[in-house]
Amino acid sequence: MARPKKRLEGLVAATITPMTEHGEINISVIGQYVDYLVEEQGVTNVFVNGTTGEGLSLDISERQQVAEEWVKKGKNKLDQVVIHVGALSLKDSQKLAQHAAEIGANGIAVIAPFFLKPWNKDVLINFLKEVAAAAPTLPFYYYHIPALTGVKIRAEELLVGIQDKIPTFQGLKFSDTDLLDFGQCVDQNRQQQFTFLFGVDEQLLSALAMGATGAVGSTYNYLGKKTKQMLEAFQQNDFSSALNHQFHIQRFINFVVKLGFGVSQTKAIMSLVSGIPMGPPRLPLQKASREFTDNAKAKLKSLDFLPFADLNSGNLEACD
Ligand SMILES: CC(=O)N[C@H](C=O)[C@@H](O)[C@H](O)[C@H](O)CO
Ligand SMILES: CC(=O)C(=O)O
Repeated sequence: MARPKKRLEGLVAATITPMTEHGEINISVIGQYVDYLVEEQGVTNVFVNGTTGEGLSLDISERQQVAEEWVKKGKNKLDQVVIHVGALSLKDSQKLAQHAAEIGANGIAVIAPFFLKPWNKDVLINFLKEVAAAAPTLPFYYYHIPALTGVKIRAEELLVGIQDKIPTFQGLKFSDTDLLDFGQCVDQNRQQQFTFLFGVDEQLLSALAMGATGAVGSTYNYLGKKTKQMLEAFQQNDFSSALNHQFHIQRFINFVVKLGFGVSQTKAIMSLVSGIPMGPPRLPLQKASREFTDNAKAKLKSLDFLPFADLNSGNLEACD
């Protein structure tokens, strides 16, 4: 049974796919991006080509190039590079899974197909199984994100007996706010040593209390260091400090959510904070507005989330 040498733990940054002003993928900055995550944020795991990475908006060749560059540049720097290989076409998904194995990625993850949808747990497992089988040496994660896929099959039900069908099944990336479902995934699988990665950054502390073993999220790109402080406080049973950290993070996320927050805004914020040009998103997404970026920047400053005031003011290319 394929198992990672080391379990995937702690924070995993859901990577942005950098793009040029003309909308082409810009893999030339990924080396710099790796160094930023490791050195400035202390984040050493990445989740590539997912929601934040606009994975479903890239073509197969672009997804492969991006994945390859993360593995290449992450060598000896990152602990784990997990590639999201979900697609509407089973064939595409299998191609990407096989490619992820060939390039030496540490795992693959798959969302439920979201146009013609699986209507029950068994059908979904059959789909996932066919993808997993294309990369029989790689740990497999199911990426549960019902709000975006529209596939609302409960994760807890999906996990029942899943390793009999998918021997490489390693865990779950749970991007939903249903903590009953999440808690029961953990509770019913205590013997399995599964990896439970939570994906709603503003609620991570609640999920840690429910048994999350790690977290994948967009905000760990630029709030990784801060979130690690929360994880450390939690591990030391200092719940009051952990809660203060979570509230501090929530103040920022709550602020941007009210302005309208998604992948485009994440690209703009990350360009601003890291100084690495992430570029605009691809259609159907639209660039974040200048107004959004100015407001987000002021909030980051007032919450003390910007290491150097105005250092990166030349990097607002992601805005209008
Ligand atoms: C829908 C979506 O993109 N979710 C991200 C990952 O699962 C999160 O990291 C959110 O961006 C974050 O929790 C802010 O709401
Ligand atoms: C946030 C997340 O996990 C993703 O971008 O896929």
